Amino acid sequence: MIIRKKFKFEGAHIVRDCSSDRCKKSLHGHSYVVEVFLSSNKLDFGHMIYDFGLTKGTIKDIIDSFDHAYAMWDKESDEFKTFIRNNSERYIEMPVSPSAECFALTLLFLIDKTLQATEFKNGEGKVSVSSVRVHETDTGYAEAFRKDLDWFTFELADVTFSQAVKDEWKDAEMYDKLLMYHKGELDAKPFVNPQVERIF
Ligand SMILES: Nc1nc2c(c(=O)[nH]1)N=C([C@H](O)[C@H](O)COP(=O)(O)OP(=O)(O)OP(=O)(O)O)CN2
Repeated sequence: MIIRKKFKFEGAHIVRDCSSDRCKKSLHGHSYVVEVFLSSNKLDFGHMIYDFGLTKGTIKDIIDSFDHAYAMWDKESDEFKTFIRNNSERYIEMPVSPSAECFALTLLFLIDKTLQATEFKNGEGKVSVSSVRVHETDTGYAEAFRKDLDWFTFELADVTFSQAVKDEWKDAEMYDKLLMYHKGELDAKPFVNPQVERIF
């Protein structure tokens, strides 16, 4: 069984080296719609795959990082990167070009790492992200599936968020904790879902 939760962000980018002139030569933005599809092998105590409300914590903060932010490929020139860093508070530096495809892959990768670092508290099964669909416009979207991570070789440390982005997270240390957990430097999972008082 699969559930789907929708998120939105307003983001800016340039997609270098693509065929569309407007897209590769000019900074522009989109109202992105992100659909996150989660699956599991069983229902939790509330008879859900994963409570939609729980996606509004770390997962939402990861996606919302891209809101009113410039998504920048780290291959950009030093001059361009310095300009963005000095003139725009909210930006993310990524090891891939910010196409719809790479947004979908990056978000799938980050949400997967986040779920692995989350302690579930309501009898959930093996909850995992099965795909992420990123709508760049009304007419075009890209969807990344878990198997696509095979040709996606970057590490968590390769994605960096500006301080202004981090400052708006519920926990400004969230990404550091994620990095530490996946490096084996934390004994316990850093993200703990709320305890649920059950009637049945
Ligand atoms: N496979 C992809 N193709 C394109 C991407 C992409 O991420 N993946 N991105 C772009 C541009 O960012 C562009 O802004 C969107 O292109 P397009 O769909 O052509 O936008 P339009 O609004 O012009 O499309 P309509 O057909 O008018 O809806 C380009 N390609």
